[in-house]
Amino acid sequence: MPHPDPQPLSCDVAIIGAGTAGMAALRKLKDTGLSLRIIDPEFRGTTCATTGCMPSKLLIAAAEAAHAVRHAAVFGVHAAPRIDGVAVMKRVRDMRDRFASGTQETLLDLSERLRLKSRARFTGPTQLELDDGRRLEAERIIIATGSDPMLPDAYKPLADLCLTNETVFDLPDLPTRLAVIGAGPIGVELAQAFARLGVEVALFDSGSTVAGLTDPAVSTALADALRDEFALHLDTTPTPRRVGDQIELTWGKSERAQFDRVLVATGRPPNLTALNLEAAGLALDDHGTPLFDPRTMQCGDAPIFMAGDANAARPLLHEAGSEGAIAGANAASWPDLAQAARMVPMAITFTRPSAATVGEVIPPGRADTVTGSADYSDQGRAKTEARAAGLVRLYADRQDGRIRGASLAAPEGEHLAHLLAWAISEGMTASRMLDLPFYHPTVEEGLKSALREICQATSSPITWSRDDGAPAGE
Ligand SMILES: Cc1cc2nc3c(=O)[nH]c(=O)nc-3n(C[C@H](O)[C@H](O)[C@H](O)COP(=O)(O)OP(=O)(O)OC[C@H]3O[C@@H](n4cnc5c(N)ncnc54)[C@H](O)[C@@H]3O)c2cc1C
Ligand SMILES: NC(=O)c1ccc[n+]([C@@H]2O[C@H](COP(=O)([O-])OP(=O)(O)OC[C@H]3O[C@@H](n4cnc5c(N)ncnc54)[C@H](O)[C@@H]3O)[C@@H](O)[C@H]2O)c1
Repeated sequence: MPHPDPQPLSCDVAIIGAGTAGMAALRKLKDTGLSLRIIDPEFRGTTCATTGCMPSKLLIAAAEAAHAVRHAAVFGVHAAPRIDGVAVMKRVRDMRDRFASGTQETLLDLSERLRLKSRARFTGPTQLELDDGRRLEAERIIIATGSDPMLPDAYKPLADLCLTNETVFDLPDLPTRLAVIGAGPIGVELAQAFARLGVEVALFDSGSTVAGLTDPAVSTALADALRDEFALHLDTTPTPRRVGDQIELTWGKSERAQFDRVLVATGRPPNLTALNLEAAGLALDDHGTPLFDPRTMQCGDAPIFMAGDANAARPLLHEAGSEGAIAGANAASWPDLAQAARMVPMAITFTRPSAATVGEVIPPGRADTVTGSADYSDQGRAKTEARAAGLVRLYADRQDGRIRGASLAAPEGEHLAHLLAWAISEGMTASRMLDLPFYHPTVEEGLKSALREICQATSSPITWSRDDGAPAGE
């Protein structure tokens, strides 16, 4: 319905999207004296808290409890889990709502003048139109509209039987049979969690790797571990059709199966279509995403900045926060811009074993790189806990053994990833890392074999006072 006031609103900086990136931008801007507006159609809290990181980790936590009970017999402890699906989903929602209410309260604390509850679209480089007809003239604009799940065409006519991350956590009970399409981070995390909670799961991906791992050996190590728990079909694009209130998938030569629901996790493209970016006059890439400078977050030389999933570069929570801060600080100082030193890239998938990529993932055969490997299917501490599986690959500079990146699927992989990201940030060589203390017996000391391999390949010294033998079960 058109708004009664035809007079355009105006401000110094408009932020489109009140998620993690938009709110981080607002924090940088709020004490600058600039007039601000933040626009969002819902102000429902961040994706992370409502339908992303937190509910998925809550489901994974329930799954781990079930898994621990089911596998206790290996330690001589006998028990069988009785899984109350209604209670599992209720805890996910109750805790999710508590996390979400924290982010909602921050939004409610914003003054009425600051908040514009509406969807924004560009009508000019610095002009926005809101979906209630109001117009807003802003000297500088930050786009922080996030990303949305997409349904491939084949699933659109079956949308009522499909789930995405927006709906899956609202299931009142666990399904009996669930197909998951897409083995990226969302697909593998949720497929394993549902399988551990007793759901019959089949996971399909048209590609050949899992969890976004581009190192084939590491992806295979994770895929092998996942296959122990549920059916995983790579290089497979099934064809769906409705059969009563079920979805039937067919694939391969003549394989078929019916499922109660299909969880579609085939990617989350940036949420840009409603923005009418053509009117902003920005240069766009082949996917229609504005070209931007990742060190300033500025789009071309326009007074427009982009942060978070909206720019599709690093669609992760800590990066959305950091990009929002960079965009906010630079929108404040525009036209003077500061170049931010970006963090070492790190992406973790919370499967068990957990998967991660850190820094540069360097394909095999590059003359300037050496690779060191650590086999976690034979790692001491992991074996004591009956969870030995996985592989770590470290990529290092051939000249001096400086660690440049890592791919891994390993127990406690999320912690190993942090250790490696910090070492890479500090410019450490394999030799330097081996000079630092590794406690015994830990999952961390498993990295030593990969580091020694790099030292050997680069003729780097291991400090004379360090023992280069491996203790039992390293
Ligand atoms: C299931 C799942 C699990 C995840 N797990 C993890 C994890 O474990 N770790 C991790 O690092 N990352 C994880 N992520 C990714 C992480 O959630 C996102 O990277 C992060 O939430 C992105 O924040 P954002 O600010 O860019 O977007 P959002 O928080 O989505 O905010 C975008 C905002 O823009 C608003 N908006 C959209 N269009 C318009 C418009 N035209 N006008 C006005 N407002 C608009 C929306 O309403 C929304 O409030 C996960 C994601 C999912 C889906
Ligand atoms: N732990 C985490 O940090 C975490 C967890 C979940 C999500 N996320 C973020 O959310 C983003 C989106 O995750 P996602 O897993 O939905 O997307 P994704 O793009 O990472 O993975 C999608 C997968 O679906 C496959 N695919 C695409 N179309 C298909 C089709 N028609 N049939 C079968 N397979 C198909 C692709 O090959 C790919 O492996 C990620 O990039 C990540 O940044 C992060």
